Amino acid sequence: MISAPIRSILALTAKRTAVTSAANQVRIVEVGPRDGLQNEPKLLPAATKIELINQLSETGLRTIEATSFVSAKWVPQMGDNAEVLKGIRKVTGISYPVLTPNLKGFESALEAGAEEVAVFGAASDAFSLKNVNCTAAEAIERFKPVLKAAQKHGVRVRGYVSTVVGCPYEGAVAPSAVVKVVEALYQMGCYEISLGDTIGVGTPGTMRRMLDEVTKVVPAKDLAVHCHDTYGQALSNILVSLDYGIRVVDSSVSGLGGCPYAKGASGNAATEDVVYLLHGMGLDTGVNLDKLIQVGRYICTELGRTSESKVNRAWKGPQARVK
Ligand SMILES: CC(C)(COP(=O)([O-])OP(=O)([O-])OC[C@H]1O[C@@H](n2cnc3c(N)ncnc32)[C@H](O)[C@@H]1OP(=O)([O-])[O-])[C@@H](O)C(=O)NCCC(=O)NCCSC(=O)C[C@@](C)(O)CC(=O)[O-]
Repeated sequence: MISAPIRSILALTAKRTAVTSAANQVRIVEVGPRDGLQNEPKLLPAATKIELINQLSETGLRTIEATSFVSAKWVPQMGDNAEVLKGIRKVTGISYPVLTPNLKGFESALEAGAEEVAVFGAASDAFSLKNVNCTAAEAIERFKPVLKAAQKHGVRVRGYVSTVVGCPYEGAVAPSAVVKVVEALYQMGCYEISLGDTIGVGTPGTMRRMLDEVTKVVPAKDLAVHCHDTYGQALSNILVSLDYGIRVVDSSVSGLGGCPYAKGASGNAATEDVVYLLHGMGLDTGVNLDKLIQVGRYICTELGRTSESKVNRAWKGPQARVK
């Protein structure tokens, strides 16, 4: 029989272990099939996108953004959204969110079987106007009916905020502008807010100034970072976000990606590089890096391009990694 004091010590130890293990776990949101492909000029067949998502589902990733229900006139590559979402093999325990800019997009996504969606706002009006044809504040108004309908249908909603440190049209973005949109999306009911450095201009300095303010209104546990790598700062910026307690990182297999309405922006942080970094730090992502490398090579072959992931290009198998 275990005495009461020992029981309480064991309970405390278990609690500490739980806290430690949560702090050691990072969830990767794989955005390759959506963000990674939306900017590709050559239209890929839906079957290739489905194969990509099915392969990603075998790597240990728990969130794979599948497509977006936007206008095909605006983003032709996403015109096969329903076919892709209906065609993938959905694995239990994996979420396949899709982007929905308005109620029309939400209704189409629901019809195609979406169980999680994401609304996407921006901290700068100029980018918002180019991206979704309305100001940042008007975009928030469009999200209200989406959140209401999502709640009715038990669909989870993630919120994106783009241009959190810089805008391709307005330049530097003030943290106060970011806070306004982050707060609005969070209060509206988004379960997680992803902070997008859309054009990859952020540095650890500008990320810190932004995160200092944002973490005052939303706890780090409900934040994610979405870092493009245009200026080669994505991994450094992700490291900074870990310091703030953020444990959700968006990335794209082989560093594919970019927003069609943010000219010059390169791809996201490559998932292979992010996983290599995190595992090297002793953090757990649940991702099998070797399998992920093969998926990166598959999609790069299909696109006829070289991987943007340095880890993928260097990879000679798990045994070759320097401990
Ligand atoms: C938002 C709209 C639709 C507004 O576009 P609009 O032209 O202002 O819309 P509208 O309401 O005036 O309607 C015009 C037409 O679009 C149709 N329409 C209206 N809504 C939809 C819909 N959901 N799906 C399909 N069709 C739609 C609507 O039915 C109508 O059709 P018509 O009568 O002319 O035949 C448009 O601007 C659009 O599709 N933009 C695409 C934006 C986009 O996908 N950008 C890339 C993703 S965001 C991103 O990459 C950043 C992120 C998330 O990764 C984070 C980061 O890096 O920062």
